[in-house]
Amino acid sequence: MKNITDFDFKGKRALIRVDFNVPLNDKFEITDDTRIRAAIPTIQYVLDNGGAVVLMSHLGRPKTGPEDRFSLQHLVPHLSQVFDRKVLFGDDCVGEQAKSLSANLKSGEILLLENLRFYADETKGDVDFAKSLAGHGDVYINDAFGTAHRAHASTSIIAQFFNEKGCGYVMQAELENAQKVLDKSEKPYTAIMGGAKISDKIMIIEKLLEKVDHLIIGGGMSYTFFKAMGGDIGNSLVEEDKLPLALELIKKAKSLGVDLMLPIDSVIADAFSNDANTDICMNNAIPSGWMGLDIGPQAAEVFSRTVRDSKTILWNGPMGVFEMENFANGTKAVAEAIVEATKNGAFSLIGGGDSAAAVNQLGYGSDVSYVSTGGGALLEYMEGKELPGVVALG
Ligand SMILES: Nc1ncnc2c1ncn2[C@@H]1O[C@H](COP(=O)(O)OP(=O)(O)O)[C@@H](O)[C@H]1O
Ligand SMILES: O=C(OP(=O)(O)O)[C@H](O)COP(=O)(O)O
Repeated sequence: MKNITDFDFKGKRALIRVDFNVPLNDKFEITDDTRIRAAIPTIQYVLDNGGAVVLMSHLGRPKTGPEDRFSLQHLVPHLSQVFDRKVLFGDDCVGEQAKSLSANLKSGEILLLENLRFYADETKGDVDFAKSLAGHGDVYINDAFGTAHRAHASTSIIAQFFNEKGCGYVMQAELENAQKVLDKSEKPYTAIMGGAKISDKIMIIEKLLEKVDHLIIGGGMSYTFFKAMGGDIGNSLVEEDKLPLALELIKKAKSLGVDLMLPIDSVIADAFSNDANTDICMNNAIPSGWMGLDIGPQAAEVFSRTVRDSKTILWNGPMGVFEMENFANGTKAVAEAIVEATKNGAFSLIGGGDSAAAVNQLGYGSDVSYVSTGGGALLEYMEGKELPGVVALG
């Protein structure tokens, strides 16, 4: 696979697929710009080497065409500031106005196209749509690692229309760091899984069991396991259809000799709010009307001890609703243990939008080995799956 330094951008337009799927607040301000900052070196390289840049991305999961809250226009002021120049905006990624802007783009200029997912053809991987997009550039660069597990028009199908195609710095660094863990995971190897996307992640647990020594399961996904074992979980997050799979995973861990660790206790609340009444409770006996929103102090202690003694650490998914101060302690404790282990020589890889946000919010972004811009993409890669966005560049 070629990378960005293999091309001469002088007088050419680089069409760069980035993952600018960033969180916005209700005023459409960016609350975490990690993915934008990550893409700077790739964009800057093209500009410094005499090229023009056309950026394309998705934002969120719009279902029915254009919607203001998913418009990439909201990112233009921030991008203009970051690159210290006016960033042009194509208000329809395949419309006449966008085509005219990209056709007349001069060296040193940046054009951002509107959300690709305003067209269902993007996620369908439509060939004609991909061909229209391809018209915006002379060289195709994919730097959207976070979306590389999707076989979409802009991430994979489009590549066939270019002789010159390759990856950007983000994609390259992500693959190298993930590969480090795949190739040489020094033991003890601990994977920590949490968060809320249970069905997205429960499948990877099975794969991870074949590689890790300890598998810590916290956050929203842990309650599915307790319920599967017959515990009372009150109103905690659960995916009923995954109960048999949870039991199977517990059995598989046992047979492989993997230490599958579930939180002993939880911080429970009587409402999904930072102002709710709270209590500490054993995890198999959560009263009805209450829900587990963070791992409890005992669990935090046990998990931290295991993490501190590990040499390879993979973390995806917070231990609780860390966005609310009263339920952030578990995530904080685990993050601190990861930082300590890293200081003692462990390799720590953190993935997932919310996990990365938690680490950055705590100020630990540079105290871990690598913070990935991908969640699902990283997990699929760690599972051993080929990523369509990478395959297309081959
Ligand atoms: N016990 C819990 N109950 C409900 N939501 C939870 C719980 N623990 C964590 N969460 C939520 O999970 C979300 C992150 O989940 P997820 O998207 O799976 O992680 P990531 O983005 O790191 O892959 C956070 O918004 C967090 O508030
Ligand atoms: O945020 C993303 O993935 P993530 O939630 O797994 O980190 C990517 O932008 C992919 O988005 P998608 O899961 O809507 O295809």
